[in-house]
Amino acid sequence: MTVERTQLEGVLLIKPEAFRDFRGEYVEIYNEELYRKNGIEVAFIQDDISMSYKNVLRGIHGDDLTWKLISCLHGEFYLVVLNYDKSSPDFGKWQSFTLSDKNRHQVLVPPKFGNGHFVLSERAIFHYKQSTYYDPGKQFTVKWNDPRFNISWPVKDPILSKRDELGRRG
Ligand SMILES: Cc1cn([C@H]2C[C@H](O)[C@@H](COP(=O)(O)OP(=O)(O)O[C@H]3O[C@H](C)C(=O)[C@H](O)[C@H]3O)O2)c(=O)[nH]c1=O
Repeated sequence: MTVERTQLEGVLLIKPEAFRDFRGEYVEIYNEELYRKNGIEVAFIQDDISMSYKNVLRGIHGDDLTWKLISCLHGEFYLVVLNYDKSSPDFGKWQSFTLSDKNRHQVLVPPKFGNGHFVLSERAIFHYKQSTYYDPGKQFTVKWNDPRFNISWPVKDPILSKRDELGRRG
């Protein structure tokens, strides 16, 4: 595996090793000892997946406590990670990544960063390990096209939940 720093302080791009043969492929998408040795010393306690159809955009969501290790189990999506730490000089800085079941890339997202993903394939399965238990009341929501951040997306009119359309819950 390789672990690379990104343009965002604390956000890492991880490239696990994929073992391919005539049957298909095998990938370790998490191994506590190996990931700790590579500087990922987060105690993950919950795994989630969401399956989304083409043109769905989920996010931008985050909170002040949770670390997330994001993988793409099936298909392909465009992922945006945004520094939403209002006390940070890098507040509003963002970076995009394309994760797929071909490149098997992963992204480590620290607390106070938001993430949003837009599905490029017919279907995509978004997986993440997280370091806290789900608490919707603690999450923040940022509109995918918030004019403050000028985020580039490969879409003009994505499919959104009501929350993501409003940029807030309720
Ligand atoms: C996040 C989460 C959701 N749920 C249930 C609660 C809702 O009835 C349903 C859909 O939840 P939500 O509409 O918040 O899902 P997304 O809009 O995809 O948002 C989630 O996925 C984006 C990409 C994030 O990174 C956020 O962490 C998370 O908010 O799943 C749970 O039971 N456990 C959970 O940890």
